Amino acid sequence: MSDNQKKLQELLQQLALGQGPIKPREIPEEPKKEMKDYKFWNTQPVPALDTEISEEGPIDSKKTPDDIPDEPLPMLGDFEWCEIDIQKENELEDLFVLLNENYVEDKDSSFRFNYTKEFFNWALKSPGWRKDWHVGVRVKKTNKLIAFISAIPVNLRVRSNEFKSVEINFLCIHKQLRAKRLTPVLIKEITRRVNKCNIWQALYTSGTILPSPVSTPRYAHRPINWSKLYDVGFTGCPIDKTKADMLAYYAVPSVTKTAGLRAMELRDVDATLVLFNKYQSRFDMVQNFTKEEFQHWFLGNDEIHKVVFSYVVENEEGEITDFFSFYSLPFTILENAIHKDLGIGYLFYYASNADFEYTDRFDKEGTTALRKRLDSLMSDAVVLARSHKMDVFNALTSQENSLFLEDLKFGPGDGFLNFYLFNYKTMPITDGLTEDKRFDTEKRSNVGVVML
Ligand SMILES: CCCCCCCCCCCCCC(=O)SCCNC(=O)CCNC(=O)[C@H](O)C(C)(C)COP(=O)(O)OP(=O)(O)OC[C@H]1O[C@@H](n2cnc3c(N)ncnc32)[C@H](O)[C@@H]1OP(=O)(O)O
Repeated sequence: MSDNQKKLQELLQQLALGQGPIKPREIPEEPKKEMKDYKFWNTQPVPALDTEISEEGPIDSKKTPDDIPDEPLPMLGDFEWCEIDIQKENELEDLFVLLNENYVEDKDSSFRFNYTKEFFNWALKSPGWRKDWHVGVRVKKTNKLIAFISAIPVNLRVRSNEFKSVEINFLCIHKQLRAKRLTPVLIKEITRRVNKCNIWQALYTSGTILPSPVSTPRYAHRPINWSKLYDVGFTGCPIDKTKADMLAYYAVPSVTKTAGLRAMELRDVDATLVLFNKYQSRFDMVQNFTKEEFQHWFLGNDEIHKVVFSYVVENEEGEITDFFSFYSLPFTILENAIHKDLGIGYLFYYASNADFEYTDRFDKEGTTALRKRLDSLMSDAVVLARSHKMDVFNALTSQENSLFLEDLKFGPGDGFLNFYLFNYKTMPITDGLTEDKRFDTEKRSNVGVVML
């Protein structure tokens, strides 16, 4: 493996993207930190590792917003709290620089997430967003942004309980300020701000093991532009195969095949939301979308282009029978003579009525019907992702994804994504994986929420 290939592989592993291996392989077990060593998490309302949960619900439910301090937590000497106004060009720029240079570790800065203004308008300005939930820390003297954490409001359902919550994302600390216990301060401050709004639960994901994962699906990757992925070191060529073999194996059809498939439009929102809600009811952990949220997340607006791509299938009677979406978060490749960027597509939400006539989600016939439809829809999603310049298509083993991943040549990646709930204990939720971490086409997953 070349140095460049190795470096990219390391980087992609940190991003939980893996290198898109062709065959499942052994996953090294992460050395387990003991509960007593989680000095911060030990003090938070989260279940301890390996505790069995018999009753689901909030852990600490005694507080009211009046019990919560009005003032921010004290910040360490040379630093100060700030809010990032992403409507302002210069503040958005500060956030790009922080995340681009520190969100992923790449010593030589050869590869970077190509975060765009559009991406943040989409990810951080969903309905109900608040500027004071875009929390930064700056160096007092220089005004340099050195840390960030964000929250957006969401309505969650975990099994039969619905509650107001937030999603926490984009936690980042400048590389030179790591291991200084700044993370607990950021988390406590965002918690304070969210609690002040009478919200007591949060959903977040991380590649790191913390107390305690609710579910841990695995990443899977479907190469689209195999030769480019090979050139930049995203994937290798198995010894017993030629490049031509690989190109043939990963060839993507030139046109979509599902009859009635078209881009989703504003006029589709009502019908698609009805279909979507019905479909999502099968899962144990979902985000419930209002119409306004649905429109934001799947259609964007004038400020959001080329970030999210949504499609519907309309049958001859004019009914919306299926829907799928994916989003784009490309890499910039620096210092590569041939390739300047790597297009990365992520499967987002989808729905289909293919098995609606079966009341049992696991009915054999219903499953066959759904699998067949998802194979067709997701194969089209890959075709469309390619038309939007995506070189690889990523999905987790959450939702019903395990049904189609192998059929459509997604390879299991090295990355796993842990889902966490703050101040809410729940029994484990299936992750779409068998004991030996292969795609589980039988039990599938009960995670119906997708985090960016
Ligand atoms: C009701 C509302 C509630 C709202 C809040 C809900 C909770 C939200 C939780 C946040 C969800 C974020 C979702 C995302 O955005 S996940 C993405 C996280 N970001 C990155 O991976 C970017 C690159 N890395 C970094 O910037 C730093 O390495 C980070 C910031 C990750 C840690 O910086 P650093 O390495 O300098 O550490 P420290 O000395 O400051 O602090 C050490 C303590 O921090 C605990 N730690 C380490 N990593 C994470 C992590 N990813 N989530 C939660 N805790 C984490 C660690 O176990 C230790 O605690 P304990 O072991 O002693 O107990």
